[in-house]
Amino acid sequence: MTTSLADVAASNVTLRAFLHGLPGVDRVGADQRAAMLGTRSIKTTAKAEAIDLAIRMVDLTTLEGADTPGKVRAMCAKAVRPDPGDPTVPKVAAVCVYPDLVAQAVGALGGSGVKVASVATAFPSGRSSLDVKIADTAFAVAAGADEIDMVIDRGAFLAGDYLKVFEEISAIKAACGRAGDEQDAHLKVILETGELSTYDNVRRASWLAMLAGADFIKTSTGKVQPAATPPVTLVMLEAVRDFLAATGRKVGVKPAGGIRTTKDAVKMLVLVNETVGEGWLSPDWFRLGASTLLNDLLMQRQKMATGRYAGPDYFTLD
Ligand SMILES: O=C[C@H](O)COP(=O)(O)O
Repeated sequence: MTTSLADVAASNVTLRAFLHGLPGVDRVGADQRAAMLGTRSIKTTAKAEAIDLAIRMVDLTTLEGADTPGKVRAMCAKAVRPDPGDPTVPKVAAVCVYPDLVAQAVGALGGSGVKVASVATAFPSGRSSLDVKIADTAFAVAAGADEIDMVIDRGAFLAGDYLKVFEEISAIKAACGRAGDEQDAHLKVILETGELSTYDNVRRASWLAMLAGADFIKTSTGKVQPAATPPVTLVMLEAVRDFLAATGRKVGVKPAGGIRTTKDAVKMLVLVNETVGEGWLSPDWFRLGASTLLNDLLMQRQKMATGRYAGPDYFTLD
């Protein structure tokens, strides 16, 4: 890396030189390492702790055109008290909704400590003008969103217009700001890795997002396959580890899309532990974006406590 980080975004030429100067990802090696870590078994006590940690890391998500205020209120109740019959079950980290439902979520969660995340920037395609994306973000922030999950312009990225992507992320980061002492909304940048074709591109997009100010990098919208695969998550974890070493700034990671089972979630936690270490094993630095994972975590938790499954009907629908 010959370009100083401060000068990287001076032009598309410097940005391109920097991103293409990053070490290439060994695809076979990344696939094998993720597969190998996925076979690790963990002790029963560690598994019980892992389930509770995974619950605390969930961004409980509904992102459907048919979402209603009632559905969001029910999801918020579940976020705060995932199992009404067991007060020892921890709260999830956040709920994730479309911008027009942020106010409903804020009202339903008030004071619970569960954050409200909202997708913005013409989610999921990201195809609109920058003005519209800024307005979309500002609307969600004004409604009380604690976190904004933006999508990058994959068209610009794949066309090699990295500066456009950088400037857009920087502009959305600015739109996450709040006046006075109020805390700014945290920015999660969705790479939509299923559309980026190569692990090299995933590494480049991760660095691009972090250089532009991302607080978190997120794999996917949940609308494109493949979504949060273990090797893609591994590549992104390596990127945040290397970014911290190069800049001193720590960035979080959120795999999202297709994480449905406790086994999937535990595999992710093993990846985190083995790649970036315990410092990321907290909801402040690692989230699991998922619409249907929570019920499986609750079922496995109950199975570990009582020795039997309660059955899917026992828990409210995700
Ligand atoms: O951000 C989270 C994703 O939209 C959830 O995807 P999922 O429905 O596959 O869990």
